[in-house]
Amino acid sequence: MAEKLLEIKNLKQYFNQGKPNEVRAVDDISFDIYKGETLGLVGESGCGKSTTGRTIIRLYDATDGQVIYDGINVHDKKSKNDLKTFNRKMQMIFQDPYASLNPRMKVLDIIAEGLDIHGLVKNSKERKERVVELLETVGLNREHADRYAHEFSGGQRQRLGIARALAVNPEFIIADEPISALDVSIQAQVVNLLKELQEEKGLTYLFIAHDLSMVKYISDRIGVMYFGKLVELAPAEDLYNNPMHPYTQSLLSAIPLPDPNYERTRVRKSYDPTSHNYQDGEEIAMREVTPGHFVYCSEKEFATLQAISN
Ligand SMILES: Nc1ncnc2c1ncn2[C@@H]1O[C@H](COP(=O)(O)OP(=O)(O)OP(=O)(O)O)[C@@H](O)[C@H]1O
Repeated sequence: MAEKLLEIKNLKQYFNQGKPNEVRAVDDISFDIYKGETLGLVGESGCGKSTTGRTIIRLYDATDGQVIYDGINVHDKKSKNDLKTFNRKMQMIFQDPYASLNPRMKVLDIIAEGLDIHGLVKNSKERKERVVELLETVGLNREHADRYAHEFSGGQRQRLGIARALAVNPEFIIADEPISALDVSIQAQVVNLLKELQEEKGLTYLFIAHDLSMVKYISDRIGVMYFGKLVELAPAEDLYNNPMHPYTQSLLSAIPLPDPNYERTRVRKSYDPTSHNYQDGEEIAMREVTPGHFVYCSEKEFATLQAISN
């Protein structure tokens, strides 16, 4: 079994906590990511995917819970001395490559920023050569170093975003909807580039997206989020062939979710998806129904799902 690289334990991210406009963007989720794998995270707009990624990488302080990366408890003040390492090892690629690239800086300086921050180059010659190497890695070239981000197409900008992330030799990349803003043909190029880089450099990815087919293509395992909860987590093929949570089923069949009280499946008569509560008050949690296939369900449903699956 591959080594566990990232552990998310009971992570919560509430905005405006305790106020009438409180949003439980991430509501007590737990999962692990293993070295070298790609975990896809899907779910409809507003379900908490980006907030999960942003909290993992410490753009937000966690409301509660733990993010443990390679032994570093990243939201714990006691880990202060290890955060520089964490900040280098974990990088993020954003949905809108243009908004995330400073329009006033040349590509050379955008990509070299991380090299400078982490003291990874000795002089300007080495700095330029490293940037050129990175540009070539993502399918661009030396001439591009002296241009500005607005001079590039959407796909090229995303390549710049990837080059910037790679500059500091990361181990783990959170790709937050990296292809959503791109044309379909360009989406495939960027996904293939990410796959190649993973093989070459042994990277680990958290790949956040709406598009299920692309997520299936790139991911080893897929997690499904719904109203801030992780409702299902399974190997990609297994999730597609045997979705067990009604929300995953509705996503895969492209059928809109029915009224919360609708009896969607035999095993979920009492589930209220808007409150994440069972009307009969049963405790619900992520339970492993078949090896590696986790479903957010009650004890009673768990038994039924297991019986159906065997
Ligand atoms: N800074 C913030 N302050 C208050 N609420 C926020 C903030 N950021 C996100 N939210 C809310 O948290 C919830 C989750 O948002 P998030 O962006 O994580 O969802 P998402 O699944 O990534 O959506 P999308 O696919 O549209 O990017 C939403 O209800 C959103 O409005």
